[in-house]
Amino acid sequence: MGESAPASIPASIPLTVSGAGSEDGIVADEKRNKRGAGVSAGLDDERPGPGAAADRGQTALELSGVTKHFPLRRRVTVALDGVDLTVGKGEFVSLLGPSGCGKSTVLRLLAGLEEPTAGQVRVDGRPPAALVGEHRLSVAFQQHALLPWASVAENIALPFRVAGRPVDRARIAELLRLTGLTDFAEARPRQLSGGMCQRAAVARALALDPEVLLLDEPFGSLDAVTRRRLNFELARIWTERRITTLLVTHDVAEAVLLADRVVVLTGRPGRVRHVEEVGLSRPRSGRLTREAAFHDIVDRLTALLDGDLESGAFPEEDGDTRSGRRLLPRRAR
Ligand SMILES: Nc1ncnc2c1ncn2[C@@H]1O[C@H](COP(=O)(O)OP(=O)(O)OP(=O)(O)O)[C@@H](O)[C@H]1O
Repeated sequence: MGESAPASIPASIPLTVSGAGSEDGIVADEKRNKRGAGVSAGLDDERPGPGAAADRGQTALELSGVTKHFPLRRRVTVALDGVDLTVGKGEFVSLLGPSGCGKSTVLRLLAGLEEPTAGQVRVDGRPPAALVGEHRLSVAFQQHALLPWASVAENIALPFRVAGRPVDRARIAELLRLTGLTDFAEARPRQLSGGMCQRAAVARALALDPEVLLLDEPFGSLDAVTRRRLNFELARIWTERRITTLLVTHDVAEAVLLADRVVVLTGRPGRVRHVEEVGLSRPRSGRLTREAAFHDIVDRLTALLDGDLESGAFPEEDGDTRSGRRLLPRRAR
């Protein structure tokens, strides 16, 4: 897995917004999202077993009419504008979009690290902080943030200590096995490769068996070959555990390889532009990535993102950064 700094590790996050791959589908998605794309609550511990379809009837994550403004001196950046998203229980959803479109902001809202300016964010029908406080939701960022002085096993055990729980050594051993790190349990992070650190960070995020896993570019710093290998490992782990997972990535192939659905945001301010139902069989393997069906989806999504770039929707040049006085909500002025 990626070198991510797990706050804790969430399970899987399905975004219950559906859509076709055509332009019409895109419009339909936007309309559907305007109406609110059914997210229902209910993260109990009955996860789908390996090979089972995700239970889209039960909503794990929900963004409803979410707008997020970031005040910056006298201006405001509109990061998200009226985003409606639902993620079903036991689903794996990837989030794609141009740089700066608000992908990480979506993830941070779901992790309770940011508050929406308007709209509602719910995890299991409650504010995200509730699940975070119960150690049922984990986040892994691009930087793994392993403790340099602690062994791999102790790093993976950290969430138990933070939660004030006795360390479950059998669970640590299971996670070491799951991530292929058994032989390196006593090694320090400096003695590991980048990919091994990423895997250790993911193992740590999974330590408390979270119900929701939020991954922000966990493999972003790795070379292509290592990244691809870790993608397959993540796919295998996910198939075994079926944690509701939301993955933020820039890599279209990675997004498709791992997800049940891929959600594409518009350039800033981010709105849901398109939802791609991946529909490829699991387990996902290297062979799958050589099949035409896989490439069709990757090509379609890549074209969608290229279109954003070509049409100037890439929003780094101030297009959505407006006068703070005009846009800031009254309470923020
Ligand atoms: N804490 C913050 N303060 C001010 N602006 C912020 C803050 N966090 C995010 N932003 C702005 O919100 C917008 C969306 O940022 P975000 O990191 O969510 O985008 P992203 O899609 O994840 O980008 P990238 O793909 O480049 O990582 C950006 O314009 C960013 O500058």
